[in-house]
Amino acid sequence: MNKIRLGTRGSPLALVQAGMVRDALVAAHGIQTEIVIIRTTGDAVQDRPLAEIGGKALWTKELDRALLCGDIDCAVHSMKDVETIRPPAISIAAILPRADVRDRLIGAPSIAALPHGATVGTSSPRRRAQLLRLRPDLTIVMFRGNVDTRLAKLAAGEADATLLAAAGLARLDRPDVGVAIELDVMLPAPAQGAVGIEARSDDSETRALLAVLDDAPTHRCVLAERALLAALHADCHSPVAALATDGGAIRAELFAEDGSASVAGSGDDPAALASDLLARAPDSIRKLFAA
Ligand SMILES: NCc1[nH]cc(CCC(=O)O)c1CC(=O)O
Repeated sequence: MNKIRLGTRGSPLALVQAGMVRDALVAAHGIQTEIVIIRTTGDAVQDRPLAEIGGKALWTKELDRALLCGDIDCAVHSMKDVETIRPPAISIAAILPRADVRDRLIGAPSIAALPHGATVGTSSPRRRAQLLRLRPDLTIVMFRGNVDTRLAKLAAGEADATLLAAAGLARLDRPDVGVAIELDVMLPAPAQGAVGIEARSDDSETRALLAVLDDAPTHRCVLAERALLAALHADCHSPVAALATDGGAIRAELFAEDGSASVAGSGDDPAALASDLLARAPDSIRKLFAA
């Protein structure tokens, strides 16, 4: 193989992440790379809640298709946007070292400091539920679009504050925007802060080239967090927060959609933790995770 084609979405963040993979491949192998931008349904529809436009696989479907039909050799993803259940013909070939996993609050010095009844822009069911759990007085307004779009909406006064992943802000050279929310206040989305590269399962040549980029501790943590999602029958639109550490411990919290209830726990085994959480969850939460 003399050139590797990297498929990516076209958002500024996706392009930076694809550039990170390209740079790592060039450094490791001196191999030629070509970045191929694939437009996804999620990119095309910016003005409606994700659940309304079919919900599932909005960011990955077109990349999967391009990968499976051989238009690209691998696909670069924010792992938190990758569907829980993947086609057997596609494998995670490598996960880059994880960045700061936390969310950042932009618009106020802390969640507690938001004025009574403040509006917070987010389209994430997890962030919405976590915010309402802490501050039932808040009004959550839909904020979609890429990081710059959301910051522009905030600047235009469409909300008093918003939450964004620290990892994305840092990759877009805005590491100091807002304040980090500590993990004991708000756990992140499963796989937040991790960039993964998928390849065709039967393409051993590409998989071997990519394996060199893999960060084993990050890979183990992301797989543990994804195993928890699988055991919960959950996906990236579910109100679930989870974080594994390299020691093997997973911390997780499930929320009712309106933040009226939550259940938290920790453990080493994703399936056992999922059962434990669901066993202790009220109906308002358990109904969201029905098989
Ligand atoms: N759903 C959008 C998305 N997917 C990944 C990131 C951030 C980068 C990462 O978590 O690796 C973001 C933006 C955000 O949540 O602020």
